[in-house]
Amino acid sequence: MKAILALADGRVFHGQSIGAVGETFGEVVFNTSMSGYQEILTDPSYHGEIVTMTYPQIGNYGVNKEDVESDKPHLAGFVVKESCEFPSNWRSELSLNEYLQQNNIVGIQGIDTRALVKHIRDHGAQTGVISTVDLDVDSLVEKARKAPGLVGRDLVKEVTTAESYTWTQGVWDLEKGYTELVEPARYHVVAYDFGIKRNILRNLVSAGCRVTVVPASTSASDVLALNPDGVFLSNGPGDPEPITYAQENIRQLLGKVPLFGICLGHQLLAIALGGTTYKLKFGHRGGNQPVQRDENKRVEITSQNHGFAVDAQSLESASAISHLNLNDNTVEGLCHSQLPAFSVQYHPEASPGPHDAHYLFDRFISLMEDFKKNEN
Ligand SMILES: NC(=O)CC[C@H](N)C(=O)O
Repeated sequence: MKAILALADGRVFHGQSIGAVGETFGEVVFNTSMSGYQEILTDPSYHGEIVTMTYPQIGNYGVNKEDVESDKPHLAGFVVKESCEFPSNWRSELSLNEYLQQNNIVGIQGIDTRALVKHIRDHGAQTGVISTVDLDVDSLVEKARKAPGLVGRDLVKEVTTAESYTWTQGVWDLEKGYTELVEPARYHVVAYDFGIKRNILRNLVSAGCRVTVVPASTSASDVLALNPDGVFLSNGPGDPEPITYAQENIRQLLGKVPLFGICLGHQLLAIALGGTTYKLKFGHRGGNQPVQRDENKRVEITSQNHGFAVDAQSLESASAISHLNLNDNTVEGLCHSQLPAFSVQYHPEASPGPHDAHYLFDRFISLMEDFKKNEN
């Protein structure tokens, strides 16, 4: 079946349908990871985005029930050069195409993804539409132009949990599968769910934490009433600026409890500290972004997925920039000089990607430990 991808600036790609039949809108972005497509599909941070994979064949190791970052795929649409029809892996249960169909995700294959990525790099990420039902190019470009962009929208409320819950699953072990929390847990962490990835929760559990996940709008006083040793600020979709309720809650928590933020959580912490964010031309999405840690000048290769960034000029001196992206010198991490709060723009939990930055979970543990000691 035919499918068309049309961008708001008029660029059009003709290909074949994969996944569900229908029409979908979103910001068209690209991810350079060679594997990990299942984790990318189920990362709630991609809500509202049509994701293009630059690796030419996607789906070759199939899909299973375990490698998921949330309960379902969240992205708005999926673009690949070639979707593999015959996956080969002992853990595979479904093909990529079947998985997309079952989860009602509209996708397109057979287009020149290199040309699409070059176009996005030159002209910027922008709204697009994939359709299998309307094949009129002019009508599709018009629809893409009229569709809402990411800026100014609260997408967090569309992906956050409705109820709080306790998380006890730890990281994956090749022999045992997912591990479980070893009781008694050393720390209690309350995690704000702005669109949280499960591998962050698993890493917290494996570091010795019992985790209570709470809805994005939970007040600071309700969080403190749970008596946490630390509060985690999660990743999540869209623009951080309109998420004012989270910024206010973070402001109230600052100094009262150790804080650790990842990605959207980092951006929200920066805003709570008086900073501002802006939209990058085409974002950082992939598993090979070089980041330099100011403390020891060491470089770590990181997993990233973000379209917005913290403006370095907007930060007060109290919130020191702890990490920088070596490709474009954008802010990749913050560390408050007096208060127990730090954050990174990238993903130490990988899933998918390298594990160079795993030490950040240990840093959160030390911060909670020191805070506890100073309190007593
Ligand atoms: N992974 C994330 O948390 C992404 C943060 C934010 N939505 C951005 O695109 O910049």
